[in-house]
Amino acid sequence: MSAKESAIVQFDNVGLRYGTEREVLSNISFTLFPGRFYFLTGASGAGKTSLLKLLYLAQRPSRGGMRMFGTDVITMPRDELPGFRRRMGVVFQDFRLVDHLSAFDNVALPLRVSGVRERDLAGPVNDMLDWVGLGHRADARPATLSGGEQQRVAIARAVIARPEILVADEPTGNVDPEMALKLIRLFEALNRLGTTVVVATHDYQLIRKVPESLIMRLDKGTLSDPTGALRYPPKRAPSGVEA
Ligand SMILES: Nc1ncnc2c1ncn2[C@@H]1O[C@H](COP(=O)(O)OP(=O)(O)OP(=O)(O)O)[C@@H](O)[C@H]1O
Repeated sequence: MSAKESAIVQFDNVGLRYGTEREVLSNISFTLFPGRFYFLTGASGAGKTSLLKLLYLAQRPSRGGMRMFGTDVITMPRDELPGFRRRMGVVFQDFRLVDHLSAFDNVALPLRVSGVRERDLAGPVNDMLDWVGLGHRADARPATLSGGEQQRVAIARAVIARPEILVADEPTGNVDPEMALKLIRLFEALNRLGTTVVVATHDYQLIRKVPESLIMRLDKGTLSDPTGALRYPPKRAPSGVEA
């Protein structure tokens, strides 16, 4: 099998500009391989959120090619987008929980969308809420939860359906270091089950907790490759890398 065939995501010379501004991402080329754990890092404003928006298909690039799950997503008909999104779990920087639904119902959403029967929901949803330390807040609406609690509901919702790829934008930005480590362990557990994980963060303490991770670094809209993440076959991160 060639590298191209086994890739889960492939960006080829992608550029992004908002409106008529200069490009915020330039010449972005990379390949993500199934089952790997990637960190996307870089200074504030470097373009991490913009790159993730391209990845979870919320934003079209201004130029370049993108393939996901073996399909050209630039030329793909728009009505195929929802099917693609169901194969991804996304933790948004601003959480995007559904205001009028409880924590339980927010977490249950991806399972309901994929047709899981009501009687089969409660077990996995409650287990997941317990894992993120929110079993006692299952009935709470997002507005009554703290920022860190909302973030944990958002993470539980993103991982519950075991997506093929998990894309998380600063998923530990609002929690204490102990909870941050727990959440990264949750991502690792999902990764061991086969999910490709992409986490944007500037927290190097966190990156060091996942020694087998691969690092992509954005610097003013262009990518560099401190751990060989962008080469094939990808190399294991040398320990103590400060990208
Ligand atoms: N909707 C938008 N319209 C215009 N410019 C934007 C928009 N979103 C982001 N930008 C610009 O794109 C650049 C990259 O922003 P982005 O949010 O992708 O960076 P980031 O690395 O995620 O930053 P942070 O770590 O602070 O979240 C910045 O200069 C930002 O001002």
